[in-house]
This record gives sequence, structure tokens and C-alpha cells, in this order.
Amino acid sequence: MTGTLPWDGEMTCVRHDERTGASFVIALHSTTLGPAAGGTRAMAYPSLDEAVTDARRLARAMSLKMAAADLPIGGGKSVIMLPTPRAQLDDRRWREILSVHAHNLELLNGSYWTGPDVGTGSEDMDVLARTTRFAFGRSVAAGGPGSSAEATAQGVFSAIRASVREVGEPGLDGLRILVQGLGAVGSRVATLVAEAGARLLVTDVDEARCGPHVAAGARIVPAEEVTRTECDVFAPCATGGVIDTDIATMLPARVVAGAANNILATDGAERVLHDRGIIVAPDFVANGGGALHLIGREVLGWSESDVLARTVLIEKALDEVFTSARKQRITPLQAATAGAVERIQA
Ligand SMILES: NC(=O)c1ccc[n+]([C@@H]2O[C@H](COP(=O)([O-])OP(=O)(O)OC[C@H]3O[C@@H](n4cnc5c(N)ncnc54)[C@H](O)[C@@H]3O)[C@@H](O)[C@H]2O)c1
Repeated sequence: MTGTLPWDGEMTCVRHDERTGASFVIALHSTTLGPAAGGTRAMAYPSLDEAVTDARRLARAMSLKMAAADLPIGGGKSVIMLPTPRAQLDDRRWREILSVHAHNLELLNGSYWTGPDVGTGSEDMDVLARTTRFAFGRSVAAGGPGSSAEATAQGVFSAIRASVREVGEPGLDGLRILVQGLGAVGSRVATLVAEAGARLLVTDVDEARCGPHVAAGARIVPAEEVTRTECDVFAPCATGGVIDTDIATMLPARVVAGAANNILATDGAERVLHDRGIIVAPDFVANGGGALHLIGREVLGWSESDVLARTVLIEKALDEVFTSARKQRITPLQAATAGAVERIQA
């Protein structure tokens, strides 16, 4: 295999299934803190190398996310490399693919648990859970905890509170907060910050999603203007990779804190923002509420109030990250990564 990411994880399993034409990659980055867990991503990858690289990169990020959330869980990820894009697969073949994946999970016998990710949803977890014990994120109808969006949004709200304090603001009242992406998480973040007194700016490629917020007083920003719009807090809640090094040099914000995974497109972008005095809440800490909800409820047996109590602790966790970064003269991302790695190695 060529061109794969240097890998410091424990195990990568690869299986090709002739009958369905799908290949399965399960990467277990770390089981030190507990069984590895992470979503199942189903996509048509250009090559197996790319599927392996993606699974390993995502598994490593899950180890950091679990450790940062202080969960007794390790990091893993599975990738299903589909023979054709998901939308072109008929239901029967998709079910067969899921049945092979359930068998993979049984073979790993609890070393790895999976939940929904890009290309899979709670209804797919319902299907997996019929034949394996190691799926979480089932629908409410099937006895699962339902969407993680509420918990993720609460965690992002906590992250925004901690981040604005770091730039010397006592609260959100009167601050301009720009929420990019008004989907399941972003629309809730927008409501929470507006309720806390922020002046809300919103953007979504689907403009209809801005409607309810505009009716409540928010201002719309055109999607292509988002990184050029002055604000106190930029909250990316759409896709990752929104800030590259060029954008970092001119982003007119004081804080970046959102739900999207891998908000920074390049390693250099965080350093540029840091040197400009812009506070970036590490995304794997800020968006950890979703993992707390799904894994807490279904793997660890927590109640909804346990989840909420743990989600609001994201604010304290970020306070500690910012303090540690200041003391060590490193960036918050470096401090959060070091803290998570220390927890894994302790
Ligand atoms: N749902 C969770 O619990 C959870 C947990 C952790 C991380 N995340 C991440 O948070 C982000 C949001 O998740 P979600 O569940 O709300 O997704 P979603 O699909 O419900 O919403 C995404 C929204 O972003 C909009 N969008 C897409 N590209 C855009 C662009 N370029 N500019 C403006 N708007 C754009 C879409 O129209 C949609 O309204 C994703 O990156 C996801 O990976 C979600």
C-alpha cells in the first residue's frame, strides 16, 4: 500500500467482500482508555489507500475526542468503501453491506463500537444492532437515544462562552456571533447565543434555513462573504476546512468556535490565527457533546441529565486548555492535543 498516513495506532483491519463489491476498513487507533469507538463513514473512495488513510486519520481524531471528553473509551473509525455512490445503491445491496459490517463488528467482539457518520444514520445503526451488540446511535423508535445535535450544540455554546472569556469578554451579551450552517447543530447554536443576548449573524447555502432566525432579528450574511464578515465569534457549523492559511491572515473575528470537525484546513492556519491573537477552540473539544450523548447513553448507560451535566463541563475543560496554552506559550490546539495524549498515556 502506498501514500498512506504515518500511523501510530494499534490495528487496521481491511476486508473486501466480493458479493457486494464493498471494502471495509476498521482502524483502531487506541484502546488504552477503553474499547475504541467511532462512526461508520460510507462513501465511494477513489482508492483503498485513501479509504485507509481516512479511517486512520478519523480514528486518531476520535482518540483525542474521547480523551478530551474524559470518556473511558478509545478511538476508532470504520470506513465502507462503496462500489458506487450511496445514492445509486439499491436498498437490498445496502442491507447486504450492512450485514457484512455487522459481522465485522462481531469479529472484533467489543474492541470497537460504531455509530453514525457521513453516509450512515440512526436507521442504519438500527439495522446493525439487530445482529451485533456493538452499534450505538440507534433511533428513538428502536430504543436508542436519538439525535446528538442538541448535546453537540450545548457543548459548542459552552465552548463559545469559555472562548469569549479568554478574549476578555464577561459574556455573550451584545457580541456579534456569526453562525455558518443552520442544520441540526448550527440552528440550535444560533438560538442559544441569541437567547444569551448576542447579535446574531447567520449564513447557510440553503437560505430558507436562515428564515426563522432572521424573523427573530438575525442578519443574513451571503455564504461567500462569511470569512470576510466582521464579527466577535465565528462559529463554523457546516463543513470542515473553512479556514486555510490565507483566510487566517485576514479573518475579521476574535474567536473561532464551532461544531464542524477539522475547521482549520491547514496546520499553519492555527499558528497564524494564534499570532493574530484570535482564540480558536479546538474542535474535538468543542463538539464533544455528540459523543457524550451517543456513547454516554448507549454504551455507558447514562441518563439524559448525566449527559447534560457532562456537556456543560466542556466550558471548564476549555478554560483549562486556554490556561495551559498561555502558561506553556503554545496554541490551544497544541495544549488540547497534549492534554488528551497525556490522559491516554497516564
Ligand atoms: N450532529 C452532531 O452531533 C455533530 C457532532 C460533532 C460534529 N458535527 C459536525 O458539525 C457540523 C454540522 O453538523 P449538523 O449535524 O448540523 O449537519 P447538517 O447537515 O444538519 O447541517 C449542515 C448545514 O450546513 C449548511 N452548509 C453546508 N455547506 C455550507 C456552506 N459552505 N456555507 C453555509 N452553509 C453550509 C447546510 O445547508 C446545512 O444546513 C458538521 O460538520 C458535522 O460533522 C456534528
